[in-house]
Amino acid sequence: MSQLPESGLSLEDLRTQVDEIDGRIHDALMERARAEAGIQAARHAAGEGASLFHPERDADMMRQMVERHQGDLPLSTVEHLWRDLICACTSLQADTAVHLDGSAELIEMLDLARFYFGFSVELVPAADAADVVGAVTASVGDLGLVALTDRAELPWWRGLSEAGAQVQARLPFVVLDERPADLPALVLAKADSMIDNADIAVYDARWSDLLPGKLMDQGIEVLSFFRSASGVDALLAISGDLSEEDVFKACTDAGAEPDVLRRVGGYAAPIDGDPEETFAGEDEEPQE
Ligand SMILES: O=C(O)C(=O)C[C@]1(C(=O)O)C=C[C@@H](O)C=C1
Repeated sequence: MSQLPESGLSLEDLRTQVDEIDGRIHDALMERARAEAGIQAARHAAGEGASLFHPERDADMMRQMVERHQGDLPLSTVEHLWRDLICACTSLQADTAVHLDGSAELIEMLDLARFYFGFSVELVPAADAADVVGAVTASVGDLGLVALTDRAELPWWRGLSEAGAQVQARLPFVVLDERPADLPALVLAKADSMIDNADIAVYDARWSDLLPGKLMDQGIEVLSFFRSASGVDALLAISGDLSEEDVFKACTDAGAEPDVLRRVGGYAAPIDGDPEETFAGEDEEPQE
């Protein structure tokens, strides 16, 4: 005989409960959309830029979500629902397209784009990362998704600039052991000025020789690099607290002065979404 659930409620009672919860969720979603319209109107009144993408605010919301989250529902499910909701709400204010790096595996790229930007945005295929940079730069408020590979086929980040496309987010933002849509990627977008208050700063660096061997020792992550007969180009990530001079010095201390060092964006530090591991017996009272 099947057992009654812990609550002791019948199937009918539980379905009534679920219907009631769904009603509250739906009411809350509609209320949120109304509040969001108010935010966009306030932004407009304050003369804020046309961009509908606010990665720092997104990051704050996701951090709160990770802290709040409990129970068996996968965190990635909640993350996706929120991403879809945010993008659907902003799409009510303006049409935004997302340009996709065609050099990545198509299914992985589509999964990533739909996971983060939902079904309200138009997805536009681009040949490669350089084309994504060009399309975002030429647009008013479009976004770009570029797959992150250790070794790049072209130094596509040379096309990033203060007035054009910049790196504004790194995906996945919530790092989980097992998660859907886990293609490592960067989100490109335009901003009113260079993003200079992000947790992590991103630089375009070039050396006429080899990549200095001790970048990691200086706290510098090489996101991607491109080697050619004339040297090496690298896309670097380093703490956003450092000045450009500090970063130049860190590169020099790592082995060689870069010939070019340019800030090309920044992003919120990814958060660990896996609950803290507890070991068997850890929570038990010590036995006398
Ligand atoms: O808070 C804002 O400034 C908004 O524009 C609202 C909102 C949201 O839906 O919550 C919209 C898009 C952003 O990426 C982040 C936040």
